[in-house]
Amino acid sequence: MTATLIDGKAFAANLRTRIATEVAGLKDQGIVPGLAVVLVGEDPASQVYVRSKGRMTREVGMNSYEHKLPADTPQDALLALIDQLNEDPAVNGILVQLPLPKHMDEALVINAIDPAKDVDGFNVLNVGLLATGQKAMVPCTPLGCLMMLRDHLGSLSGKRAVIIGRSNIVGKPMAQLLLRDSATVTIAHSRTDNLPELCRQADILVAAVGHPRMVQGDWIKPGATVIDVGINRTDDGLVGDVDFDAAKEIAGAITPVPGGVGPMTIACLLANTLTATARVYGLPDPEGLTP
Ligand SMILES: Nc1nc(=O)c2c([nH]1)NC[C@@H]1CN(c3ccc(C(=O)N[C@@H](CCC(=O)O)C(=O)O)cc3)C=[N+]21
Repeated sequence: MTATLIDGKAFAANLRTRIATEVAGLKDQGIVPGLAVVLVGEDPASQVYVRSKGRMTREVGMNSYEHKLPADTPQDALLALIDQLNEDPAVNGILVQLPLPKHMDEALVINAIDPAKDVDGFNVLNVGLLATGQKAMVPCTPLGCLMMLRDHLGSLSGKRAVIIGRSNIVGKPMAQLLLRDSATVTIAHSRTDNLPELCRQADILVAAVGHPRMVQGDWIKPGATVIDVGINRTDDGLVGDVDFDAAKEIAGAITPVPGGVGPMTIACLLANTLTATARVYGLPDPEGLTP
């Protein structure tokens, strides 16, 4: 192995320690941040994530409110719950676990969340604020990726970044964040012509397509920094979108799966909840937790 391993698990643990210190400081002022997580349906993977989010929320000293609704919940009932959480001063962050059951309009539900409590950063207002370089709530996965990239590379200015994946959750906000750091950004996707050749030009390669081991070793520029956002459950366990064993011999640095982007996503959810709390009380943004 020649690449440096970017240890997201350790990075996230460190981030949570810093968050816990900030939370303790707020408690001295009588403020306890609260995160509400809403899960509709019984998807086993989603239940695992929600449980681990709840545990880590409590570990950093925040209040965790979990709302589990049956899969056949009418959309109006979910909207009524969101309204109630929007109005609840004990709730500073609201996360509605995606995907939602097919009978629901995901965009409508997400846009019903108070933008100030939208810790996923999926609400159109936050998307627009990020795109125009204003103070926003920033989606957790790209925020975690940005933190790891800055930590490993320092300045991203002038670097060529290729993002594979154009989702609203990862690809598009990742592009916005990298642009803000003056990287030269290309968003590629499953229909991109000559994808391997394009990837070979990338100093920073972010893989967020959802195809197990799609990115081959010879797609990677020697010395490049590779961020693997993929979480694919296969017969040989959890694997990323990058062929890790091949990539680690060529890349300069790479995130593993598991133990890379995933833990950072949850840590950034807590970071966003802390930021949202600070902002409602008119306090300055916590240091180092926002882009
Ligand atoms: N509104 C919303 N916001 C989300 O942020 C959101 C969501 N919906 N729906 C589902 C996805 C998925 N997601 C993950 C978070 C952490 C890990 C994670 O910590 N993974 C561990 C491994 C966990 C395992 O073993 O399964 C790791 O990569 O090391 C994975 C996936 C957040 N999501």
